[in-house]
Amino acid sequence: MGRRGRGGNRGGGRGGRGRGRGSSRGRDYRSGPANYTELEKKNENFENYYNALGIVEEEEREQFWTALKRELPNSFRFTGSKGHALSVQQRLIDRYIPQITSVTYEGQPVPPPTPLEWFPEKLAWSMTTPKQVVRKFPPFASFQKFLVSETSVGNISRQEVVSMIPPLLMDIKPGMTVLDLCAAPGSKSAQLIEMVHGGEEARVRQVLHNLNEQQGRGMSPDGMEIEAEKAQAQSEDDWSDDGRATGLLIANDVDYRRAQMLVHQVKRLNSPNMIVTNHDATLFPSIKLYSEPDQPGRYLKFDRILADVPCSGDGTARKNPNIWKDWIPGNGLGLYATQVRILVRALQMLKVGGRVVYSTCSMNPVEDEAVVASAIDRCGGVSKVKIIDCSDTLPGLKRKSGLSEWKIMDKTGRMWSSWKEVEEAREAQGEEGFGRLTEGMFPPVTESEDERLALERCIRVYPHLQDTGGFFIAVLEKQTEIKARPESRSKITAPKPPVASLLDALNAKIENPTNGDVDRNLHEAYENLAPMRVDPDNALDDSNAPPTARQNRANTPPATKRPLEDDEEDGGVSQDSPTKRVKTDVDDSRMVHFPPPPAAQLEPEKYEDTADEPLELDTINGGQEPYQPPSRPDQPPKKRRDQPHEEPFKYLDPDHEELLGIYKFYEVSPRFPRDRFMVRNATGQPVKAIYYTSTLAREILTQNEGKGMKFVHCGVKMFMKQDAQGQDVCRWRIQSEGMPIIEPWVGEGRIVRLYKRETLRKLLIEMFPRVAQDGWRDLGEIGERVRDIGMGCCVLRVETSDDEDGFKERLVLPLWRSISSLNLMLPKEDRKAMLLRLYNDDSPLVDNSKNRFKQQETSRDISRSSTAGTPLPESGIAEATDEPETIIDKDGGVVFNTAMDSDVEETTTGIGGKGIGPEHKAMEAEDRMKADAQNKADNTREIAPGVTDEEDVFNKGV
Ligand SMILES: C[S@@+](CC[C@H](N)C(=O)[O-])C[C@H]1O[C@@H](n2cnc3c(N)ncnc32)[C@H](O)[C@@H]1O
Repeated sequence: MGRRGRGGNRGGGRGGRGRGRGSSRGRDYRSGPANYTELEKKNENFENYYNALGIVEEEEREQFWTALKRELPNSFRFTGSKGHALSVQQRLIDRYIPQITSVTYEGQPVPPPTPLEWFPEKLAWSMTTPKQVVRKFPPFASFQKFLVSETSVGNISRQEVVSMIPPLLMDIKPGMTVLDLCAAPGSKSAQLIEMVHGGEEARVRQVLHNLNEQQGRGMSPDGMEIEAEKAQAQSEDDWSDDGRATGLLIANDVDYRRAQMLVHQVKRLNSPNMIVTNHDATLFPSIKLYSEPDQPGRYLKFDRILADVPCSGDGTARKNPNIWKDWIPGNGLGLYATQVRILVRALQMLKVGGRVVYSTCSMNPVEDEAVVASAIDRCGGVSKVKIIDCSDTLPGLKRKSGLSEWKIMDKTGRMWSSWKEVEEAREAQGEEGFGRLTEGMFPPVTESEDERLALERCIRVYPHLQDTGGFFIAVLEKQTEIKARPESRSKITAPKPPVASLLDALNAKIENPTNGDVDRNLHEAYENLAPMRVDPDNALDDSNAPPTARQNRANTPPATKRPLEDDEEDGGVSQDSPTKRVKTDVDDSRMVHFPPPPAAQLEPEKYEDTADEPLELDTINGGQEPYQPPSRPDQPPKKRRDQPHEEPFKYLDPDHEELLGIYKFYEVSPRFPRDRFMVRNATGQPVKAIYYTSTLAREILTQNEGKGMKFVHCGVKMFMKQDAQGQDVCRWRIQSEGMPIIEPWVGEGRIVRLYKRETLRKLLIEMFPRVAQDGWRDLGEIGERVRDIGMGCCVLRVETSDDEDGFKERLVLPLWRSISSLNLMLPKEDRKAMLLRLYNDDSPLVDNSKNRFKQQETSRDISRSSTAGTPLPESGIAEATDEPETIIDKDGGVVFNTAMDSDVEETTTGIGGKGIGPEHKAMEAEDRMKADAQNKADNTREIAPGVTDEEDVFNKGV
């Protein structure tokens, strides 16, 4: 409804009117901020090229260009497990949509966000009201608060609408192995990992329910919910690991800094089934799997691969107005060869029957259909790889067919219809000036119907169809094993000119090193040697590229790599071969991936790192990184400032005493696997954090350790070392990230159940409510239980019920019981977001421990035994400040210093509440000051050079 209203405002006349200018009647809000609209949106070559191509019919042309010049709507997606995402979405529908619908801005009704009809469960939304209006206009204040708080805790993800399409076409099923080759900054990876975990929650609960029934125990989890979830759980097919997801996502990016951004994004998803790597996708190494000693090596193949490749990005002109200024035909031409290489590599690593989804945000057929056609051609044609018809998928998504015919504009703006035309011109004029045009860029000429590629099955999304950016997607299916033809025998690179011309140019350079013409000739001669090398110009020549393209291809490794075709022809050089190249292809028949060998589960000792020989890194990074010897258990690797350093991933012995202690304290079911815990330090000992990964992730990390794979991230932080008082208190608390994974398997001895909304509300607002003395009485239904439960970390289960004061959605939260108080171990942001979502309450938080701490400071003569009765100020509670989150519980003698939870562990610096005497108080005060300073530093630490972690609102405190 709102969309139609808006549409009426759109016809003509926008583009010049900024905010505050002209009449408000009939204006489109998105004429928006001056800095956007005032950039001139004109580029003759850009417009001429796509008009000449006829990418849209004549009658739609104006709408197409008008839409491309208009500011892009904002869009977002509800994330997480389906049940959770739906419940957060319901808040939007029930509370905020009615509010927004009643708002008028400059006399016009404000169009509310609308769901995308074609998105599953309608969990994605789009809104045309500009961000700055939502941010600043008072009637939007509470909606804005909702968006900010849910985004900060990861329940909402801002993502461009078209960018949501590729993962939806991948048809990911439980248990699949998925690779995202060009993944940073990670919005599609986030979608993919949700799919890898599809149905997991319901399955695990079903398994537990069955177990409990078998053992004649009470219903936990709730029988009511189980019934509701049964149908969903049964339709899924991944029960092999007690319902836990067994699939895997490897998210990769060539640019280390961007790979770190990717880690930052995906870490929030708390998936043990994900690995982040840092490789050039054109040479993505084959990943070794476990094989019996006398058996041939086994390598991972993928069920699904996303190749969301670097591209010139002209489909993003609505949010990157510089495209209008910077668009030149060479942008697309320069990326074509790299794009083909990435797609061919993807097809090589795919299982037979598997899918590669290839996508770009460019509308240029050279980067789209030509790449698809060239890659299929190199892999042996349509009998090997076919384009899938997805016209029935995502009904409601408006789209256009892929192009079967197109022309190419060269860097001078001249149009070419066919390769023949280029060859004729080259014959007439000589080699000069045709460096970038190659045969593969032109529409394929097929001789028979059997060879037809059906390029029309590719999907083109244009801005005017549903008010989005421009996008291209092709879904490819591998029919049989393939042996990709060497690039030198394909149509991808330009014909090879005489090597002599390069020698001449080199000699001229020696004689005349500073002459610009000589440089240009040398460059041209070098460029024309393209078939012999990985083309650095395509990857690295950013001089003419628009910012999006530059960003896209940042850090693509240089040309000093081996030619790709070596491995493709001979089946690859093994990681174990004397030359120690990272293997990029192997005999297809040896490629399996799942299930992991039973031995992997039963004999974890076989997973010890055995490879500590030197590795010739130059074969994987073009010699850019200096050689670094692999780590030895007794010798932590030296950190170097000028290069990425990753701590090793070391799995713990399942019978490690710390693990045994944890299992005992939390009464963890023996069915919960004990061989998937790892630490990130060279000693392999649990010092500060213990991470959990899936079995397949473990297999990959261990089998490829020291073999040249660049792993950047894996694992969910499950337990954190915690100073605590009391002999029997486990020093490892459950970290909130790991809670959903382990919680179902924790024994009753460490569980506190909560049913009433008011009880939780109190726990969310108040930090450290008192339990000792009679304090427990104020805690209502959970009072007696928390009074009696032993000190340390426990699990708060918020159960559902039909009561008026009951919960409709189940929640599980970590809780800490100290000597005399209690605390939910949640970051403040999470508390605030939950208060807002569950209670529409934005009350300030109150920190009773700070209040008590102040009381103690001013009453030094009050003895330990009497502190329990220390009166609160008149209000009874002290308001929490926004100070850093190191919290000292005076009564419990426990310090949660989670702001120091860096991802990679060092030696622990836990600051403990050591006692109660005056000296200890002084020490604690000093500790607190130190920790505050440390927190300040940590809160803005760089997660990669130039990327600060300020946005990471997670793990900053409990
Ligand atoms: C279009 S962006 C990917 C966007 C991402 N899929 C998302 O949804 O957030 C392209 C990415 O490819 C990366 N890239 C460029 N060349 C690459 C290569 N040769 N191998 C792997 N990644 C590459 C860039 O660093 C960039 O992050």
